[in-house]
Amino acid sequence: MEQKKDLLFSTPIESLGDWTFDDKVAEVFPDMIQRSVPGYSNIISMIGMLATRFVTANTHVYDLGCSLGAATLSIRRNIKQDNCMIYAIDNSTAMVERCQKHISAYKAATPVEVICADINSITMQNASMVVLNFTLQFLTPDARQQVLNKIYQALNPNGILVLSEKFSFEDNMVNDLLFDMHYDFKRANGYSELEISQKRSMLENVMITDSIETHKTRLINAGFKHINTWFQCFNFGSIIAIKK
Ligand SMILES: C[S@@+](CC[C@H](N)C(=O)[O-])C[C@H]1O[C@@H](n2cnc3c(N)ncnc32)[C@H](O)[C@@H]1O
Ligand SMILES: O=C(O)C(=O)C[C@]1(C(=O)O)C=C[C@@H](O)C=C1
Repeated sequence: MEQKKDLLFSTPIESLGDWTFDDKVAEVFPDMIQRSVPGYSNIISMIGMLATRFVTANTHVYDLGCSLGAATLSIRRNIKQDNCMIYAIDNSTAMVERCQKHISAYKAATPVEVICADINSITMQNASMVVLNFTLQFLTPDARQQVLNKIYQALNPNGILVLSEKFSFEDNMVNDLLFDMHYDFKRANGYSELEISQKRSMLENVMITDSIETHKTRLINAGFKHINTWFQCFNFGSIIAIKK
């Protein structure tokens, strides 16, 4: 994947609007997400390992909010079963266009359909694996339960949902510490105070974080009974939910 450096917020921006996944963001996204999300590349590799274990023959995989297709590519490399289909879905045209190029650049047995759509209005079925890798946090809080309900209904028995998110924490001291550690992580990756604060204010109204407890409650409400956090680094992490 291309690795153009993220310098989008390195100079003062006069009027900071709300965050969008536009062309400028899509262009630098691999560098941005790598330098912004602790554990991102581990999560991507391990989604591939989960695909080996959970994706069964003749089923569908859904990568919801696929951006440039990093999780899709990892899954596709690791599927060992025949006649599977991966649907990579995102509502940003800038992301989807680039994603299609990345997917087409490599040959593999499992086909991928890249779709530009809002995950609130898609239909899914016959799924052995669904991935929400840092996507649910961009849906309105009301829409989150609906999407999780739909995923549970679409999953076959023994199917898995991987839900990665930026978390908030109910204990204020822990919350402040883990958010500060994340800012230290960004500084260590070369982001300046200006870059950190401009991006933070753009994300403020758009990316609303939930606690792990809130995520678990929603997953239980959707029908899942087997739920656990499998990865966490500071205030970022990933939960698995398995349908039995
Ligand atoms: C942080 S990125 C996801 C990163 C990606 N999953 C990965 O592993 O590299 C969030 C993505 O969700 C997409 N997104 C946000 N809301 C969406 C929605 N309602 N429907 C579809 N995609 C959405 C954004 O366009 C963006 O590409
Ligand atoms: O919280 C932050 O500072 C982030 O940069 C997080 C985050 C995310 O979790 O999606 C936000 C936007 C970009 O997509 C990359 C990372």
